[in-house]
Amino acid sequence: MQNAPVVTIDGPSGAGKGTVSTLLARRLKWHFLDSGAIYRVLAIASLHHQIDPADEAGLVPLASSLDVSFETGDSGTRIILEGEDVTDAIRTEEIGSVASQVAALPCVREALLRRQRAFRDSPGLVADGRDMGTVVFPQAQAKIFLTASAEERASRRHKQLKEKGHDVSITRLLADIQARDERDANRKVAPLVPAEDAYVVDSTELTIDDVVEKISQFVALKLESAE
Ligand SMILES: Nc1ncnc2c1ncn2[C@@H]1O[C@H](COP(=O)(O)OP(=O)(O)O)[C@@H](O)[C@H]1O
Ligand SMILES: Nc1ccn([C@@H]2O[C@H](COP(=O)(O)OP(=O)(O)O)[C@@H](O)[C@H]2O)c(=O)n1
Repeated sequence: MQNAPVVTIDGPSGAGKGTVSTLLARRLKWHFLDSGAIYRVLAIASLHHQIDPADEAGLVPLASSLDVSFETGDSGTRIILEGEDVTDAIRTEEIGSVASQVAALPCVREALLRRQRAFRDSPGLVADGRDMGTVVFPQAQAKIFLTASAEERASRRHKQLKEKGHDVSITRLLADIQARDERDANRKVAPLVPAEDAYVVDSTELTIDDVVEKISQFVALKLESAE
């Protein structure tokens, strides 16, 4: 349903968007869009098809016809690309970096717009990304910009990767995060900036529960006033 309510959560890598959006969507019993996963899937598809991440003309047809599905079951959402389960493979820092390169190309972003907007359905959608409130869903009922210091985000990513058995150096992670922040914030199209009407939440000193609580209260107020 194209007029279903939308809550957008944008911000830099490691701010907690994915965690908080998932919890909020579960609380509201709404749909969830992980737009970063779409850019990550495109990144892995470009590697499979040997298309250079800077080759805009080569990437647009791939983005337009991307054969990807999100299959939600009891154990979470599995992401299937061209018949292959890429749920875990898209989560590496290397794929995150290629994703931010393909995401800087204007025609690639344009080619993925319709696919992202199709996630809007009743009873509502929680959308997680960089430009959800500024470009993809500018009419969203509630917009949040979730951030944290680069050091805290690198430390969270380090812990998360360690739990998955990858021991990456924290110095390297911080450098990767800063490079990605720089590319995301300075690109010409849909740069990472808070929407004018976004509620900015700095999660550096907050627990996940604190953040979910803060955002839930803001969303409830916004949804009430939109009624
Ligand atoms: N407020 C918080 N305090 C501590 N750790 C957090 C907080 N928010 C998220 N995390 C952890 O940080 C890591 C990155 O969170 P994630 O939701 O993937 O961020 P993003 O989607 O913004 O990149 C996860 O391991 C998550 O559990
Ligand atoms: N709406 C979005 C979502 C992601 N992206 C790009 O895709 C990359 C990967 O997104 P992600 O949300 O999975 O990244 P993390 O925040 O989880 O590290 C980001 O670095 C952005 O460059 C984007 O440009 N626009």
